[in-house]
Amino acid sequence: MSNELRDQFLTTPPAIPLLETLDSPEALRQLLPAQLPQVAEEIRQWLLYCVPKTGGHFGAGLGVVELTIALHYLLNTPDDAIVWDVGHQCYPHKILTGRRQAMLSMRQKQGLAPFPSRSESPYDAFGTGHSSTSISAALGMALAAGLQQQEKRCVAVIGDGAMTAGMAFEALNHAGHTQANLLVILNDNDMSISPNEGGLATYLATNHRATTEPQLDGRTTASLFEALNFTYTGPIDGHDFAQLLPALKQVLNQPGPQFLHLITQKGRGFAPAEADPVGFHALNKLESPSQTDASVSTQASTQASTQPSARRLRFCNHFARWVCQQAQEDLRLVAITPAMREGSDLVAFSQKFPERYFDVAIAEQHAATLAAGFAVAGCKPVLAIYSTFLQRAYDQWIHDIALQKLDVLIAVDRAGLVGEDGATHAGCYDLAFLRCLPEMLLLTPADGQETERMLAFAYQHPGPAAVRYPRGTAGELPQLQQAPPLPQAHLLRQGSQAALLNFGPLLPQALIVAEALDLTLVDMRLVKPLDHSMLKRLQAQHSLWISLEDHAQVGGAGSALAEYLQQEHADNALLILGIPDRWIEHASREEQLAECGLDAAGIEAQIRAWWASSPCQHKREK
Ligand SMILES: Cc1ncc(C[n+]2csc(CCOP(=O)(O)OP(=O)(O)O)c2C)c(N)n1
Ligand SMILES: CC(=O)[C@@H](O)[C@H](O)COP(=O)(O)O
Ligand SMILES: [Mg+2]
Repeated sequence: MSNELRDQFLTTPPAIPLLETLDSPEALRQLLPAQLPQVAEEIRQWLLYCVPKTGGHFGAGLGVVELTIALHYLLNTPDDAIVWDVGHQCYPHKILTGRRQAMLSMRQKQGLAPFPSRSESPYDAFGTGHSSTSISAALGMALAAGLQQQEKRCVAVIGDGAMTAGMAFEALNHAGHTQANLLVILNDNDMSISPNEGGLATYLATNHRATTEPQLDGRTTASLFEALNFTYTGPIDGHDFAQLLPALKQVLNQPGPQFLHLITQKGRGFAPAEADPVGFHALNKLESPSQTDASVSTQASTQASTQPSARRLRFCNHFARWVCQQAQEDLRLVAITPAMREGSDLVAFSQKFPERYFDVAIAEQHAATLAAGFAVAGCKPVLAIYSTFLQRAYDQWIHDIALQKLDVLIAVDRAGLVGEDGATHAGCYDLAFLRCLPEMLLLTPADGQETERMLAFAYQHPGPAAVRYPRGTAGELPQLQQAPPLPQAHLLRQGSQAALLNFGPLLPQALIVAEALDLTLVDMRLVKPLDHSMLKRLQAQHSLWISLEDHAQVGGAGSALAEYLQQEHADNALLILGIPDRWIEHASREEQLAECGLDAAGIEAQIRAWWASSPCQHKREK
């Protein structure tokens, strides 16, 4: 990050004399309207001071400062409910609801949650993180208020990006058939993470920008939402209190489903973020004022196009390198992303192969069945999707792809613990929900070179396949340079005490523990199908097996081994090491792994404890 850019971030606490007096929305509501612009200015200053220190989401929060103030000013929160869609824009909300100082603990272990969290504050009406849930949740609250004869106002704040998901329209469609006192506020900044080439709703919702088609005027947008029985108001300037306050007052006092369309600017109030809303969607934590090499933006730092040195390539950069190379060789390849171009690192692909690149907006279900359609037509679709967001497309994966045995490859990114984004974004369940499908091919690379090998292998496979890899740097393990051809498992060390079977990126830890405890170490590489010839060999050599994976213990690779042993009527004992059966809250990925006993020390300790507690026939072999 450039020095001058870094210097624009406040390195000393800003003066926030008015904000310092606001420890609750009740205090805010004592102010005069004329004081609200100063509150907005001081919130922006506080964001500029805190977020570079903690890392986290940036542009979206800057874009809703006035809206947040206006909502808490006019509503009786927390009795009235605000549901923040996605929730990445909630930092001003947290600042105004008693968490101003705590912002310096944002996304840290035991610190503020990265998104709204009901367990964190009564002002956080609904936990979010995955997009497009706010209208459904707020509608549920509004209908309940009606049943309970409560005078409660329920507000969903949803972005134009989140509005592109089918779930948002399911909720709008239902709401329009009720007389719920629900306010839906469209925060329209014409951005998702990437520029928002979303669906019709977004196009219409931004038609005030449709200068090429003047007939698409405000009435067009209104007609879309009025057709769904909403009373439409807007579009109005979401940064202008003079427009915002009267409009909000009006819609909050009208009965039935209301739709308020605001025009805002992502990154508002910080020139670099206004100029680059993609790059400033989220910030990396600035470790020190002297930091110059790490890009300020998490989006930039995910991209191979930023040319990180080979040792610092992230797993997604290896995906980027492979998919571009493969597309060069195979014209049938098409790449699909549900609005995560930067995160999945499809930036270079989108520039090199624009006609074969499809960003479907936040529409994971559609993305999966679109891939199915491509496959039926003889294309070779590659669906790049975070593990946690793949959960949205599960039925499509089963019904439209696996059941039809279609040739679709999922590059499952952010598999396993993801660190600061916490439990809503953890990719801990994909092996469980994919492994149970007949004829699935499931691979788990341990480093960068293996990621590219496995993507190539899975791409050649003529049916449904998935390669899962985590967030973060991939590394290049010298021990894997001479791996056997896939789909064979890779015997890395012959030991005497037990067999350690690794699945995925915890191999560096496994190497340390195998040496310390004299374990046989195998990088299994595939979860489905398992390499039975390797397993038969291990069955004969070791009565004690230990499996290791960055996935829930329940239903993952260890469970696959348990099922194998049971089918073989084997009496080998199996210790399954993975993410324990509980929610893992936000922290750094390293802290999360340690909490789960998945750092080297934790793995060794769990094995020693198991040995100590095992019945005698499973004691260590010597
Ligand atoms: C189901 C789901 N898919 C993808 C994401 C990743 N994501 C987080 S924010 C975002 C863009 C949201 O755009 P918008 O709602 O317009 O909010 P803005 O950032 O513009 O304020 C995306 C795609 C997500 N959180 N949930
Ligand atoms: C809010 C949201 O869902 C995304 O911004 C997500 O936080 C991106 O995650 P990565 O930082 O792992 O790309
Ligand atoms: Mg947006």
